[in-house]
Amino acid sequence: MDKFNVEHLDLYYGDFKALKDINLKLPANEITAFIGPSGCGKSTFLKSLNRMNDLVEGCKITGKVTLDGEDIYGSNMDVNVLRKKVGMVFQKPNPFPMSVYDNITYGPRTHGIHKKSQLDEIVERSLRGAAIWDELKDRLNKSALGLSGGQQQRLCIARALAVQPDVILMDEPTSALDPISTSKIEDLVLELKKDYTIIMVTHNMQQATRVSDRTVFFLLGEVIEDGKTEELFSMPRDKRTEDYITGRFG
Ligand SMILES: Nc1ncnc2c1ncn2[C@@H]1O[C@H](COP(=O)(O)OP(=O)(O)OP(=O)(O)O)[C@@H](O)[C@H]1O
Repeated sequence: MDKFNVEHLDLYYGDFKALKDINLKLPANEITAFIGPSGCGKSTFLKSLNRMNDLVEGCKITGKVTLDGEDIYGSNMDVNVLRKKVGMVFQKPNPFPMSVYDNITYGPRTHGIHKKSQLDEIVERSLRGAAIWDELKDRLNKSALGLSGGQQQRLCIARALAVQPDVILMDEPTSALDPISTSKIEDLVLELKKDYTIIMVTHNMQQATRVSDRTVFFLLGEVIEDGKTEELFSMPRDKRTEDYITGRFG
């Protein structure tokens, strides 16, 4: 089943057309990787899936994006509900300057959960979900800013899990991390696939081959090729994909 269906999506920043006629189906409970040279529109596309681009002045969108069949740009869509369903993890770990516990409970409290026992349960479930409970269970009241970069990123993943999303968007989630932390996040992403749909931008093509089921290659705001990761990397259909993955340009 497809989680997202994107049809004829165009996105403008003022007069600049950053996304051009994007047509994609993103399957549920799979990991889709987005690759492509810097500035080709990967992050812009990711942010069009939870309407983060609404926050950018002068940004205009045409076309249709549905999530579970519902038009996310339709007049009935509640953006807060959408962003609860479609969580996001950024390139640079960005814990809030507060305790581990408060980071995780921030979202649930915003959504009206205030009972201590419920919040405690969410904290444990989310930290376990992000494979960091054992490391942090005795540090719940310590500042999140004192954690290592890798721990901070897993905390940010736990924070995204705390509001029980369906989809997790990840924008280069390991590019600021060392190889050991990167490998832990990759293992975690593979584990999360059982319960979530994951859409991940990565500059690291080995990472795309290690974790993703499907890969989409973007160039200059367009989708050039989209397919099973194994096939796209072993038998690219488009010469531009082949040039990119073999390092001949980009
Ligand atoms: N807020 C904005 N206002 C105007 N132009 C923007 C804005 N955000 C991005 N752009 C432009 O849109 C294009 C796509 O940018 P985007 O960040 O989506 O690319 P990307 O493929 O994610 O790049 P990178 O891999 O370097 O992160 C670029 O030309 C960029 O300069």
